[in-house]
Amino acid sequence: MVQPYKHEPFTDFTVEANKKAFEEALRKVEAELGKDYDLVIGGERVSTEDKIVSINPANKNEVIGRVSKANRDLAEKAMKVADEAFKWWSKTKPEMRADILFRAAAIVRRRKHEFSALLVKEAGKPWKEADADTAEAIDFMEYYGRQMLKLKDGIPVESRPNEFNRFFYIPLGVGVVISPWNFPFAIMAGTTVAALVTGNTVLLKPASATPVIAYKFVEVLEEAGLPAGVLNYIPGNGAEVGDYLVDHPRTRFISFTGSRDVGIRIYERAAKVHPGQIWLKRVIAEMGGKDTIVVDKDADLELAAQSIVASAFGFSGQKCSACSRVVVLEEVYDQVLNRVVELTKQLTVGNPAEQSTFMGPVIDQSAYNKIMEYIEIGKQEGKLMTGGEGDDSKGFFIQPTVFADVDPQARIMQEEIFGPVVAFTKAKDFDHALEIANNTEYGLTGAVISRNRFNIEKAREEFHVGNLYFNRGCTGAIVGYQPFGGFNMSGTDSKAGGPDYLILHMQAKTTSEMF
Ligand SMILES: NC(=O)c1ccc[n+]([C@@H]2O[C@H](COP(=O)([O-])OP(=O)(O)OC[C@H]3O[C@@H](n4cnc5c(N)ncnc54)[C@H](O)[C@@H]3O)[C@@H](O)[C@H]2O)c1
Ligand SMILES: N[C@@H](CCC=O)C(=O)O
Repeated sequence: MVQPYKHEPFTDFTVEANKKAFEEALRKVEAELGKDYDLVIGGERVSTEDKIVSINPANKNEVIGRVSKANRDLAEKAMKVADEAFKWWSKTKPEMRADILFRAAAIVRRRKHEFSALLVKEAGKPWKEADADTAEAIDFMEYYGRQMLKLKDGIPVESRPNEFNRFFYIPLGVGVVISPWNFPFAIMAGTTVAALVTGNTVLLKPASATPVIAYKFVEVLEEAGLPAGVLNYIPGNGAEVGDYLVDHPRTRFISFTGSRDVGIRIYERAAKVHPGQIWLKRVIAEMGGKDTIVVDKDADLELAAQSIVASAFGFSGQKCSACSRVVVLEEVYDQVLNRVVELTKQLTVGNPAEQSTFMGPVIDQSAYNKIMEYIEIGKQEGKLMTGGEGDDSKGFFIQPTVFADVDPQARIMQEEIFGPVVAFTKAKDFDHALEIANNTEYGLTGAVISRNRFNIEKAREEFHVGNLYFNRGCTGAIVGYQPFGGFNMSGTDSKAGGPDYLILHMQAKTTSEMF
C-alpha cells in the first residue's frame, strides 16, 4: 500500500556523516564534468554539432557539460514521436504511471547528494539550497503519484433512478514543458511528471543554463521504467525551438515556468489557432514576482530581520518568491533596517561548493549585468546601506545589497531584479503598508510579520498574492503543504504541489447511461 505523503526531510549538514557524504558526491560530480549529452527522442540518443555549453557560474572556466541542441527539424521529429506515443500511453493504467514516479523518487532519494552536488556545480546553489531543490523534486514525484491515484476514478456525481452518471478525467495530448534554471531540478521534474502521470506525453525543453541536471532526470525516469517516446528531451534555443513548439498545431498544452515577458509571449502565441489545429491550447504559466515583506509596528523585530535576510538573499535572491521589497511601519523602520544591514554584512559570499558559503554566484553574465544595472538605478532611487559591488572575474558574484528610503513606485520597487537586492520603504500605518505591498503588477508571494491578530486577518483578505505567509519569510513553499503559484502577472495561479494541479493536465468527461 502507498504510504501517506510526507515531504522529504532536509539534510542536516552539521552531522559529520552527512557532510562527508556530500563532499564525496561533489567529488564524484567533479570527476564527471565536461561530458557530452545527447538529445533523447523516442528513446534514441541524438547528437548534434551545435552544443549548449553548460558552465559553473562560480567558475566560468569549468564546463559542466556540452549538450546537444535541438533545432526545428529535431523538434518536429520529437513532436511526431510524442504524438504517436500518446495513442498508447494515454491508455495505460494510472497506477502504472504513478508507480513509475514512486520508483523514480526512490532512485533520486538513493542518489540524493549526487543530484544536489550537480546543482551546486551547474546552478551555483549552496549546499542547503541544492539539498532543498532535490528534496522538492522527490516531493513532486511522491505527491503527484498519490494525487493521480486519488483522481483516477473521477469524482462521484448524482444520478437519478435508472440513470448512471459518471465524471472522470482523461489526458490532453502532447505537452510542451518549458522550465527555468533557478529550480533546475524541482520545477523541471515537477512540471514534467505532472504531465506524464496524467497520461500525456512530453517534450521537455529545459533552461539553457541547466540542461545537464535535466538530462540526468530523463535517465532516472528511463531507469524507473518510463517507456521510450513518452518523454523527449530537447534542449534548445527558447526563441527557436520554444516558439516552434508553442505554435505547433499538435501541441495540446504548454507548461511554462519562467519570466513574465516570455510567459506573456507564450500565452499570446498559444491563443492563435493554426491550420490543422482542432483544440484550444491550454497554458499553465508560472511567472515572475516582486515579493514584499510587511513589518508591523508590534512585530517580533528579530524575526522580521531574519526572515527578510533569508528571503532576500537565499540563492542570491534568484527565486520568484524572493523578498525584494520591505515595507516597515515608521515606528520600527530604523530598527528593522539597521538589523537587516547588520545581518546582511555577516553573510558569506563565495564558492557554493564550500559548506560555509551562504550565497553563491548569480547564474550568468547577462544576469550579472542586469543586476548590476539595477544596483546603479538603486543608487539613484534610494540610499545604499550595504553591498552594491560585484566581481565577475572568475564567477558571477554580487554582494547582498540593501537600499533604504525607496519610493514605492521606484523601478527597483516595481521591476523583478532576480538578484540579491532588497529595497526598504516606510509606511505610516498598516493600511498604508498593504496598499504599498499590493501596488505591483505581480502577486506571487508576500509575508506579514505582526503580533496583531486584526492586522493578520486584514492582510489575509487584502494582501493580494498567491502565497501569503505570516510570521515567517516568503520563500520555501513545500509540495503538498503550501501549494505554490501567483496572481496577476505572476501567472495563471496553477498552484504547483497542490490538490488542483494535476487537473490542469487533463480534461473532464461526463457519461450518462439509462438502465
Ligand atoms: N512562478 C513560479 O513558480 C516561478 C518559478 C521559478 C522561476 N520563475 C520565474 O522565472 C524567471 C527566471 O527563469 P528564467 O530566466 O529561466 O526565465 P526565462 O523566461 O528567461 O526562461 C524560462 C524558459 O523559457 C524558455 N524560453 C525563452 N524564450 C522562449 C520562447 N520564446 N518560447 C518558449 N520558451 C522560451 C527558456 O529557454 C527557459 O527554458 C524569473 O522571472 C522567475 O521569477 C517563476
Ligand atoms: N517554490 C519556491 C520558489 C520557486 C520560484 O523560484 C519557493 O517557495 O520559494
